[in-house]
Amino acid sequence: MILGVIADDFTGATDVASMLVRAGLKTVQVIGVPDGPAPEADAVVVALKSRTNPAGEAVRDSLTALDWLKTGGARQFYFKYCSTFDSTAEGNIGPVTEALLQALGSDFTIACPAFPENSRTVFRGHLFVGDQLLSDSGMRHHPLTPMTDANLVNVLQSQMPGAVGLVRYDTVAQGTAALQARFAELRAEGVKCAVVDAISNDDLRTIAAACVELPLITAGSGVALGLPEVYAARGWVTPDARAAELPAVGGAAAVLSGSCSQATNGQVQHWIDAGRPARRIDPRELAAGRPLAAEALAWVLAQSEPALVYATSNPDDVRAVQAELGVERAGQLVEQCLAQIAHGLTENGVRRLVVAGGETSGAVVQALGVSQLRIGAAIDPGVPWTQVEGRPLLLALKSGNFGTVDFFGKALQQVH
Ligand SMILES: Nc1ncnc2c1ncn2[C@@H]1O[C@H](COP(=O)(O)OP(=O)(O)OP(=O)(O)O)[C@@H](O)[C@H]1O
Ligand SMILES: O=C(O)[C@@H](O)C(=O)CO
Repeated sequence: MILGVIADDFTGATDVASMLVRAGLKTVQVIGVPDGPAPEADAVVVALKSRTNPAGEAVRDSLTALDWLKTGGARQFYFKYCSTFDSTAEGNIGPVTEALLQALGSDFTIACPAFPENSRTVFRGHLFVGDQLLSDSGMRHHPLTPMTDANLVNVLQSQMPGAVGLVRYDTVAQGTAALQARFAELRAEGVKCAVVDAISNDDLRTIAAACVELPLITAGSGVALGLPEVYAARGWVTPDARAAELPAVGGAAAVLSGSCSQATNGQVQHWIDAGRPARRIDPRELAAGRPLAAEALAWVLAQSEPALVYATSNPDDVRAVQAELGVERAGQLVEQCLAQIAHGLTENGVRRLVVAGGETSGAVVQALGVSQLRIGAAIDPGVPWTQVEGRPLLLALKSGNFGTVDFFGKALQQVH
């Protein structure tokens, strides 16, 4: 293994794995830290569910993943977080970065959530989602990690005691050598983590090349797109053009959505507007004890075509539900319900399942007892089909904000 990746959520893990696979790196994704040894691959991605945990737990889980990846022989490590830098007030990006640096005996890394293909760019340390600052985007309403400051230097500095610096676009544009020289300067000044500007895939490639000697990279999935080329140039890997092939599995298909992002709201509406079968889960009814999972499962199985079950709702409704039930309880009720439905569906012949939302995907994957995923071709940037290792079951785990408006239908058309 060359690269060991620690991802803070499940969809984020498939996102970064997809980046590596598309450039021909043999990549395996594991769910949580396995008991056994690391699988044979160029890159192994450990999918954690640590984004919204208390910081201490996130640190502990990340260090356990690091130890396991170290034992597997990884030369470089990558902490993958969200391209919208999703964090709670306590972290977890800062505390996990500090802990990983310390465990690796290193004193410097970068932070770069940029993912230009999905319109996430970083300029002068500020994160943009499309034409809006992060803090003006739909992320300000996120149910678990509302992002209200677009200045990543500030956000990260508030999460870690070590100094946070900035590498401006002007330096990135000058290329790898200039970037490395700037890293050396910042390091000499005692900066532990430098936020790096990036607005294009070329910038991400420059950054990947400049980071090749760093023990740890922290980033969204974007920087990973440049790593296979850098590793191949050093003779560490031989890219494989067939790295993304998956088998056909047959069987029925369904869609489950627990994401409340703007993109997912659009995708759910598009599915409904197309007259396709859809059924809503109301968290208040779940809290009142109504057996919605069993009802929805029976309803999906009775449909003659793929159906959608969704808890997806608009920001006002989500806020109202959270005020009534509490943020955590509302989230858990929905996650458990969708996970239960997923389990019932796969027990009843569903073999292609699209799941929207990172936390939701985490709950579903856990309920299905999935331990390892093979990564297939991307449906949209950052969202590949995956196959549950050793089982005729394909999963598309969609990050909340990703995918075109017709994503659900498009995904189902792509695999058979
Ligand atoms: N109607 C609702 N009211 C309140 N909470 C909801 C509702 N629907 C879903 N949720 C919860 O909101 C959270 C959504 O998080 P999730 O990570 O699944 O989606 P996302 O944040 O859009 O995706 P990603 O993490 O990939 O960006 C989950 O905990 C889910 O259970
Ligand atoms: O980076 C992203 O935006 C996604 O992979 C993700 O982490 C969403 O949960």
